[in-house]
Amino acid sequence: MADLLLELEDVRAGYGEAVVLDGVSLSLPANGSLALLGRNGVGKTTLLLAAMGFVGIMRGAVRLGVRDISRLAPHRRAQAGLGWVSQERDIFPSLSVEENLTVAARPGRWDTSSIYALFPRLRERRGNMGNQLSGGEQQMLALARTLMTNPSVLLLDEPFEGLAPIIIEELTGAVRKMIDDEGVAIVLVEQHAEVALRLTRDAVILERGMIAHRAPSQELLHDHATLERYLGLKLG
Ligand SMILES: Nc1ncnc2c1ncn2[C@@H]1O[C@H](COP(=O)(O)OP(=O)(O)OP(=O)(O)O)[C@@H](O)[C@H]1O
Repeated sequence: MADLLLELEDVRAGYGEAVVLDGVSLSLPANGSLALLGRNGVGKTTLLLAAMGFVGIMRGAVRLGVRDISRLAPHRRAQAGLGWVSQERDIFPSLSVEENLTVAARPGRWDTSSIYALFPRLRERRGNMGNQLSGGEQQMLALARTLMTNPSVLLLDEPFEGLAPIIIEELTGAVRKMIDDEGVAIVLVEQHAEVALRLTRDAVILERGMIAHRAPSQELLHDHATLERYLGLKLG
């Protein structure tokens, strides 16, 4: 069990009385990358929210390394090393790109120069205000801001949602470098299953709040029957 970074064990979580996730266990090793797939409403975002502490768990445990973080508030989990990129593109609209980055900074491998090397477009835009950026640039900045906190694990919730194909290509290029060259550990929730599977090493498919399938991403990419069964994808 060496080097397990993030672990969810037998997690039950939901909203009020409603149970959305039940008996979910998964783990992410150091340098791991996990695609979290499933149809709309199966609980993917809820799983990330439960890991981050925005949704409380009714049963089970969330661990970061050897530390049980199940009872920690979200900001404490962030301090402990969980990085969260929500669907909301969390940036400060009236701060410049550079200010957005520097206010998030915590010591570590990621600083403005390594971020600008990963996202040359943000370097070009460093003096622009957050609200002057396109949707794709805002998404890059939201991701870059979280990297600036130097997290040990990055949780990404549908980062490519609603973006033009050309921007998706640019962003996936950066995420690929992050994973392959920099060894950033990530959990990636994504509707674009093919994109997610090409980026990650491992994948799980959620169905009705439970894990229905686990496989290496490359294997799942070619398992058309499973992709069609759980995701309704017709490939090949
Ligand atoms: N704040 C909330 N209060 C009550 N129920 C919620 C809340 N947020 C989500 N749900 C419900 O929880 C279930 C799982 O939602 P969740 O957003 O986790 O799914 P998802 O797999 O991420 O779907 P999508 O791809 O549509 O984002 C859904 O039935 C949804 O209606």
